[in-house]
Amino acid sequence: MTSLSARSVSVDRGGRAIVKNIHFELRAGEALVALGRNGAGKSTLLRAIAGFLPLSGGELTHAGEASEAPLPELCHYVGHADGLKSALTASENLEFWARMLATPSSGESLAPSQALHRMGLKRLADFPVAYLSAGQKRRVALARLFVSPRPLWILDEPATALDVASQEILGEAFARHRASGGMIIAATHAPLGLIDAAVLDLSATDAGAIGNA
Ligand SMILES: Nc1ncnc2c1ncn2[C@@H]1O[C@H](COP(=O)(O)OP(=O)(O)OP(=O)(O)O)[C@@H](O)[C@H]1O
Repeated sequence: MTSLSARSVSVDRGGRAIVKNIHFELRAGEALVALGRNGAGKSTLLRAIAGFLPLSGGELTHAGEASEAPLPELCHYVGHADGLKSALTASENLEFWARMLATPSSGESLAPSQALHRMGLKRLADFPVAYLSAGQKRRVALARLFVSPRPLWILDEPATALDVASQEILGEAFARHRASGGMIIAATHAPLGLIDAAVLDLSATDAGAIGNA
């Protein structure tokens, strides 16, 4: 995928218009950061792009490699919930995600053990997830980004509970993904190190205002 365009995108929840008339254009290697107060609609927009919520208006279009594939198949989505099975080990969770997220997209793909190693979790690979701390669980959840190459990473508050070292690992992963032509859309209240990202501020207006970070 080499580009993603949002044109007049709107999303309703519970009968209310939450996201209204959003426009953005994202090209290979670029990042977009969604900002805004609690309840502004950041998670709603991200979930709609990932295919978990329908659009009530507008359209999302993508072009480039695998453009015939539906957008959700080209995305990694890591939301507020870690999406882990607590009775399974970190390794077993990653093996599940590697099978679940298998994709025809080209790009780097790590074995589950390598993905855990990259997130500094090698020592904990055989621990049941239930025994891990909040930050360690978050690192397992993020390790799924590496087990299957997907061009668009959609990340809702990805740095929540991460210590400084893990935030640095995440920053390196962002840089590597973008250098290989990947795209990132992230919602955050704290800096993510995506300093050259475009910013979509969902707080202020009905129409998402796009500018530079
Ligand atoms: N399942 C739902 N049904 C109805 N309304 C919902 C639902 N989920 C969220 N909302 C409403 O949508 C609005 C936007 O919520 P959303 O989670 O997208 O905000 P956010 O910008 O991500 O907030 P935060 O910074 O707190 O994570 C809120 O007013 C919320 O009450």
